[in-house]
Amino acid sequence: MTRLAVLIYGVIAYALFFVTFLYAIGFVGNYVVPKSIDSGATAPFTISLVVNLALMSLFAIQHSVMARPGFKRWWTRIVPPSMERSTYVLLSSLVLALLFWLWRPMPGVVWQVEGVAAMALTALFFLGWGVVLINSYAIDHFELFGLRQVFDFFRGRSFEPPGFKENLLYKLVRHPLMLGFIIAFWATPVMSVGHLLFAVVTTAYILVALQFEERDLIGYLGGRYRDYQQRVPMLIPFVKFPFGGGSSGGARERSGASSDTAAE
Ligand SMILES: C[S@@+](CC[C@H](N)C(=O)[O-])C[C@H]1O[C@@H](n2cnc3c(N)ncnc32)[C@H](O)[C@@H]1O
Repeated sequence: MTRLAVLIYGVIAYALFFVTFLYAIGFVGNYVVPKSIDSGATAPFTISLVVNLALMSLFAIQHSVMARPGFKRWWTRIVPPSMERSTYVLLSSLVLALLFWLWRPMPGVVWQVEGVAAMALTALFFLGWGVVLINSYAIDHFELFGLRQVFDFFRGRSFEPPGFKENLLYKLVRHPLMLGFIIAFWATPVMSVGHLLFAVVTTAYILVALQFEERDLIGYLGGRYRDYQQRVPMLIPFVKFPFGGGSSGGARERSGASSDTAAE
C-alpha cells in the first residue's frame, strides 16, 4: 500500500512537471497559454519589477537550496529517500506555476525583427527547448524527475544512481540543459522589457547555480570531473573562455553522480 502510494505520488509529481514544462514553452514564447510573459494586466514599472524579481528569487532559492547535498541529508530524515526527488520536482513545478500566474508583463519593445530573422529566432527558440528535453535523456530523464526512484521503491529494488555521463551534447558542453534554457530564453523575434528581465536574471542565476553544481560534482567525482572540466567547455561548444571551468574542488570522491548525489 505504501509502495503504491509512493508510486502514485511520483507519477503525479512527474505529470505536473511535464505540464509545467509545456506551459513554460508557451509562457516564454507567448504561444497558446492563457497567461504568458507578455500578457495579463500591467502594473507600474517598479511594482512589476519588484514582483517579478521576487518570483524569480523564490524559484532560485527553492531550486538551489533543495539541491544541496547538506539539505538533502537533513530533508531525507523527514521525507523518505524514495520520494525526495519527486518532492523536489513537485515543489519546483509549483513555484514555477506561481511565477507564471503572478508574473507582471512589462511592456516596451527592446528589439523586434521580422521575416527570415524572426523565423530563425523562432526556430532557435524551439531548438533550445529541444536541447533541454533530448539531453535530459542523456543523463537519465526518469531519474532526473524522480520517476525511477519511486518505481524502484515500488518494485522493492534499491535505487542505483545512474552515474557520470558524457554522451550526446555532454560531449560538447558540460551543461547542455542550461545551454538549451539560455537559448530558449533569449531567442525571440520580439524582446519586451519583461522578457529581457526574465532572460537576464535567469541567465545570471544559471551561471551562479552552475558554480554550486560543479562544486558538488567535484565533491562526488573528484578528478574525473576535474578532467571533464579541463576537456569540455562549460556552456559554449568549442569555446573554453569565459566559462571554461577548471575550478578546484572538494575532497570527497565517489564513483558516480546523479541528481540524488550531486546538485542543480
Ligand atoms: C537539472 S540537471 C542539469 C545538468 C547540467 N547542469 C546541464 O545543464 O545539462 C542537474 C543534475 O544533473 C546532474 N549532472 C550534471 N552533469 C552530469 C553528468 N555529466 N553526468 C551525470 N549527471 C550529471 C547533476 O548531478 C545534477 O543533479
